[in-house]
Amino acid sequence: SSNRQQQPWASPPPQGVLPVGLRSPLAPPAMASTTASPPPAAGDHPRVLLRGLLSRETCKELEFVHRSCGAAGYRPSVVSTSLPHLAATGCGHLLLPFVPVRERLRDAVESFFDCLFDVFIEFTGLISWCKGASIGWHSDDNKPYLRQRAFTAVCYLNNHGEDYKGGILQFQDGDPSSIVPVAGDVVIYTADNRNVHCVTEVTEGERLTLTLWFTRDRAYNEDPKLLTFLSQTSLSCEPTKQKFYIPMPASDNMYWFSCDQSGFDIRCARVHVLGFSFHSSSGEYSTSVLPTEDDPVELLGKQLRLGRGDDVFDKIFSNSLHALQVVQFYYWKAPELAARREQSAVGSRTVRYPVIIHHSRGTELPLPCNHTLAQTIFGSVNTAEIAFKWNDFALGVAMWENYSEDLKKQLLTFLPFWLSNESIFVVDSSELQRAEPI
Ligand SMILES: O=C(O)CCC(=O)C(=O)O
Ligand SMILES: [Fe+2]
Repeated sequence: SSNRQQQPWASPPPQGVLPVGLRSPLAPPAMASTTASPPPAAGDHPRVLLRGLLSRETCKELEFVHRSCGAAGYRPSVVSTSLPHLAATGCGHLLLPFVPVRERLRDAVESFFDCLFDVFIEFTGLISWCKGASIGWHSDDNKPYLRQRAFTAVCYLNNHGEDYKGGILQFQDGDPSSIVPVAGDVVIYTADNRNVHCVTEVTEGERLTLTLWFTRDRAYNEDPKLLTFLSQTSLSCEPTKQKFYIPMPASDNMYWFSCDQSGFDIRCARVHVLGFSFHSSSGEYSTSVLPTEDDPVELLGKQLRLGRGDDVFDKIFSNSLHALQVVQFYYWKAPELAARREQSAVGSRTVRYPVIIHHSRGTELPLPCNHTLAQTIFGSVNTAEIAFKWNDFALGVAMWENYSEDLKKQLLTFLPFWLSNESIFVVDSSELQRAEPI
């Protein structure tokens, strides 16, 4: 077709050139539940849809990471969370949920494409395709600086129809020709022009994906770069120091989502669509006494509180990203929290968590956020609302602290193994025991 971008043919893998025995037989990992297409050698358009490769829980956890940490994307109407961004914003520990997923996807790629050579991960990122986002016909290696890309894996984290409209992946030739995203499904394909594809416009809601690109060129391996980042940002922290897992915002412009000559701060928008607002950390001062000479957006990097309706929660968060992460964690765990509440209510009737709520007005931070636009972009298509309870929220805060502390401890345990292997991988418990001093 006319708009297809002609690209030089990417050289096919050198079949049978490298000695086999060096690699494990590449047994497909956990692919029992998947429906594989015919073997790749059979097609001119090597690709496969693996159904249900990621569990619902993994999808939810990655969604939590993305909605808490995402920044403005590389294209309009896109929000993205790359691994270097996580490391740079004090969230290196949030790389952990990606580690087993990256391993499974690389195994799936190596096994499906019969790779007899090393395959490295070039890029791992969570991407939101918001209302208006789309991409025309292309192959994933179609720019001079993308030539190193050999394979693509796109994991769908939420559902077409339920969570958003539009956003169908279409291939120009071969089968499957179009993919309607279902949470947990993964499509893998060669990044060359045997798989020219496009994504139709998202017309409503937010389409969430985890996208990985693979390369045969060791120079583009993302692991050594991530490890340098992680050792700079995470090894310097004191595990004994309190709250060493608090996120640190990147520069404010990275959170600015612009759209139709308007826009909003992603952090404000995300809390707003869930019914929260940012309030000053000091209960006394009102909007009129907030420092006017400051750029109000700068307040997002300072201590603040969370409000909801007329209530202000009595906890001071270190910054807006900290508050946002707790809010997103609460929504991830809300069903579990509500179930716990009901169970404890049966047992002891009056279980109370220490929640103090100020009933004060006028302390909402004067932030530049187009709420109507934010609602259009990030508002949920799903109307099923969870009944909000401050007590659940307070328990959520404590659970978030435990969750973060656990991950941070794991990161500090794994990092020496990763650094000595120059690679990020699942460290199994036997390895950890072996390393323990006798
Ligand atoms: O999200 C998808 O389904 C495909 C994305 C894509 O084509 C790309 O990011 O290059
Ligand atoms: Fe693509």
